[in-house]
Amino acid sequence: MATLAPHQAAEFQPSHWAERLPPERLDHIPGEKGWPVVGHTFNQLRDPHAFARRMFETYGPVYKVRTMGAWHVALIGAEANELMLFDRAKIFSSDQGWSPVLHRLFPGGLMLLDFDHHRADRRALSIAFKPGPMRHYADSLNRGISKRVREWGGTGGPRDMRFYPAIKQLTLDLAADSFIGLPFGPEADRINTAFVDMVQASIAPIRKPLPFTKMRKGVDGRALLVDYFTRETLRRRAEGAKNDQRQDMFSQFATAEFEDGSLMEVEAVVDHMNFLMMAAHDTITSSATSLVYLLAKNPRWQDRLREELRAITGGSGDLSYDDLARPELTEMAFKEALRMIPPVPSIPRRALRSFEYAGYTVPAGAAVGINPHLVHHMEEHWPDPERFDPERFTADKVKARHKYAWVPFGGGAHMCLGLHFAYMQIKVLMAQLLTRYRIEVAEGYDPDWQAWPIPQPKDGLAITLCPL
Ligand code: HEM
Repeated sequence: MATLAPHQAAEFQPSHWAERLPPERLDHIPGEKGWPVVGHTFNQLRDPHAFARRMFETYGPVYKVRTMGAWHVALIGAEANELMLFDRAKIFSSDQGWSPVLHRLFPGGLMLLDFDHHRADRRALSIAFKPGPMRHYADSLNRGISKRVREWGGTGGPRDMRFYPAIKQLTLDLAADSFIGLPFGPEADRINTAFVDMVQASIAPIRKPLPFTKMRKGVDGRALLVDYFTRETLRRRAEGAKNDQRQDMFSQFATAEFEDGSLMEVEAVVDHMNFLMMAAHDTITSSATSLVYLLAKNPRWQDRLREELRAITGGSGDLSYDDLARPELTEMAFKEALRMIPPVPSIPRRALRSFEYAGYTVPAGAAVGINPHLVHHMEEHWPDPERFDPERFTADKVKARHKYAWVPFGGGAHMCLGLHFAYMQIKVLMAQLLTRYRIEVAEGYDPDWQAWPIPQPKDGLAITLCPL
């Protein structure tokens, strides 16, 4: 069990993510340095899951590795997930964990705030996920998804398609509608392009905005979005009193209030909006793709979900807000897809104070991280872990398992703010898809997945939609 280590006067006290812990402070932690300069960066990028498993099997639940120019300490296990995510003793900074990747393009987002500041902003933003606005998003999701899903099927017989790019585009279009209140059209396209450029830049290997690089495009995309959201925040605030009909997420954010009734700074609204779109987009795209893939590979389960969704929607495929809790098998299947292929396979933090875990004292200043993907595949929690089995998520089985053995949405103070939105979009999508088509993949099809930072099938996922 983890405990806080006794305070040491000479602890390294990081106040900014760019300050480095002297490497000798980690001398007592087992692990590998890798190649000169690059460390294990390329080995880890080539196959992050195999790499993590080998390190865990070689060194145990606490190991260090040098990647991306710095030492990182991995904490493996359901207990480590609980320690870091629940963070009872406020040891871990999310800001200093995520900033190396996200600070340039997504500064000020919730994951880049800590403790009191984070709590106040998160509370204000939660207004956008209350039943009123959620009901509005449900309508817009049903509208947008049913139209596009019909188009995917065409007019004739079976239709081959690449699912990943199609759901990515649909998710972007839906976000413009429910997140910003923009109808499909040229303005939504302009915003979407700028946004996609930002997301691609956030994981680009060249981190400086040099001409013609992805980072340059991303920085330009950010400038466009900052300008747009700033103007729109002011406009929607001015309209607020007259027009309380606007239920899109951005209008909710623009008029969100702190506990004392004050409004957020305009810059903060803009940063939160940019960040939220990023947090929502590739995660939903990735998990919708893995669920479709797993259902195509497991037709018996696909039939069970279809039956359930037909009964609930009366065969129409429209899943109303009031019926969202009813498709229990669909929810279990989604949870199983999130277990097998979690969209956020690893989660970083920085230790602000030293702590103990599994017999090691990890010093203040260490860059630490948990590995949901590895824990989601541990035999001790998940017998036969490579088998798709939604029955793992019956109420009894969930109760019998370690609460932090399944953490696709994280946990504790930074737990995914949009998880109910994600469940909603996936259930509406499944209702529209499965009541219209049988989803098939070729015999023996086993696509290669890019595992990191957010999983996606390299070939876009080749499926066939067969009209029912
Ligand atoms: C299947 C889909 C999704 C998955 C797997 C997912 C996963 C996660 C995870 C693991 C975190 C926590 C990261 C950490 O602790 O460092 C997180 C945070 C967050 N997510 Fe999601 N997410 C999904 C969809 C969404 C959607 C649809 C939205 C918005 C509508 C959203 C908004 C956020 C926000 C704002 C945070 C930051 C919360 C905070 O720091 O307080 N996510 N998400």
